Amino acid sequence: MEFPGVFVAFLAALCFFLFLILTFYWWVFPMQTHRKLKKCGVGGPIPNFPLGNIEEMKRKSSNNIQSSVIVSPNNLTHDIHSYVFPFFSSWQKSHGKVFVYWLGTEPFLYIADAELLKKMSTEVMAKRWGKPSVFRIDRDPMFGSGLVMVEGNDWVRHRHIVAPAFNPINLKVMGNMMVECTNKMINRWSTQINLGKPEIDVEKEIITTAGEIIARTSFGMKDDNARDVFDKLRALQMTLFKTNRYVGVPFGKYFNVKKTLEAKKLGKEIDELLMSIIEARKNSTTNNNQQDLLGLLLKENHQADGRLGKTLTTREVVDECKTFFFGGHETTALAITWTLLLLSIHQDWQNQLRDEIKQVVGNRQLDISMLPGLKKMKWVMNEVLRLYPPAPNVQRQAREDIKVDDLTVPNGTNLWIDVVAMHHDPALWGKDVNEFRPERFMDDVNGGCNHKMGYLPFGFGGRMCVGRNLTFMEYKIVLTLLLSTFTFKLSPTYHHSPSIMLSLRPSYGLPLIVQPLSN
Ligand code: HEM
Repeated sequence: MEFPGVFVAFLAALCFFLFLILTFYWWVFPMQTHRKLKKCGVGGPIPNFPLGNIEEMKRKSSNNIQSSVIVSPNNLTHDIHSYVFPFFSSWQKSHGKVFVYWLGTEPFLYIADAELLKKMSTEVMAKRWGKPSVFRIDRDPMFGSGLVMVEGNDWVRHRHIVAPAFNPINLKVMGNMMVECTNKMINRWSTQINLGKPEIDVEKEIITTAGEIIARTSFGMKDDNARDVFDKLRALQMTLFKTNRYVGVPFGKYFNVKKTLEAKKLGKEIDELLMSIIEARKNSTTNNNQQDLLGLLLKENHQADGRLGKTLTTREVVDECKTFFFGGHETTALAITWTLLLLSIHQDWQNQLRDEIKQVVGNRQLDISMLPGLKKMKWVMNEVLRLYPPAPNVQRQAREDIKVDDLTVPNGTNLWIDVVAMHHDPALWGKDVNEFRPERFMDDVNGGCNHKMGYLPFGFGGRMCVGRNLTFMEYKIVLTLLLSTFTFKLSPTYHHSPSIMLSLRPSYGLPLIVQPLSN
């Protein structure tokens, strides 16, 4: 069969036109942004099409993995930036604390400069910040249009309805759920110790417990549907983040079609399950006042309807539930995990916290009203979040040109704020920056950092973490119960190798030798 010449010419023109559009979209426009930043004096490594700087990042990371920081407890280092982000650390040496690097065809403005961040944050209101489109698309099965990803007026509407659910008075009722889940874990550990196996992978255990806590505090874990959601959400996270990623590379997700389809399928199943839980809750006459986050969210949603005429759709409530789960359980679990690592090395602090618990709680049953009295525990938490921030970076996308002194950040620029770098910067913290010294937070919420934007474990500005009160409460409850029951020592099998899998975690878990306190 022969095609008429006109048809072939039309097809060729169409292909050429498509090629032009893609070239502009993938390279010419992003390059324009890069050039504008370069004109303002911002340097950076040279990118290649279509991978940007990804190959170099992978190469630098694999060099590091080969020379993993496997050290004994006595000389374990907290100077982790060059280990977890070897590429950023190396580019900082050549290009300073602000430069451009590329994920595929997407340029990112890297920032580890607290002053620049402060100036930008003064220029831009929370609702005028965007989130990098590449991440919104990539993480859609996890967060959908939940609070982490929404922008503009939609963000204002979501935040208005979600935030009240996290106020300390509302959270109080969740304390008992946290105590129950932690006691379940404690019983498990006691059984294991009685069987003569005192070495416990504390990271794995705490992530499971924090997952149970968030599933229960988010959407009531006791029914089987919710348990199913919890298992699927965890599987989705593993599918998305345990594989090699080519985020920002055109068609990057098709490099691993199997995983992409798996994530899509899991995302759909989770949505359907959550949708049915929410509908059942809405229609139930007995469950409407259930005091979990879903109950509070539905209540706020209902009230907002009267006050402002602004509510969340069921679809949006589904996305918020997923956001609570992903945003809430692993970050908190890692804060507790890294704390147990540091307390197992610093026995003096382990004892100091135990003494404080004795003073504040004594032999009484732990009650939420006692938590504010655990002041040293708060310093320890702040110091752990400084040295090992579970959320190691914060991301934004400019939705307008942002002018700061001589620098113009063009509309559409992605920003990557390197929290680990700033938390380990001696220029901000002084010579003892890599030492564990909780007392630096004794009289100063900023821990003696010489710039208020140098300490960002929960982000900054109006988009700061909405769940931090829940974390403070869970952290103190879990740690109080654990320290009142056990002592912790680092196992000789521990390998210190912090790594990034969305959050900052110990690559090989955290094996600790756990003993009952009375021994
Ligand atoms: C140690 C625990 C936690 C850490 C380190 C952490 C860290 C962060 C960070 C860095 C951000 C980004 C802020 C920004 O863009 O400026 C964030 C946002 C957020 N977090 Fe957390 N988080 C924690 C716990 C939680 C919990 C328990 C929840 C909920 C159950 C939660 C829900 C969220 C949500 C919904 C946002 C988006 C807020 C917005 O954009 O308006 N987080 N968190």
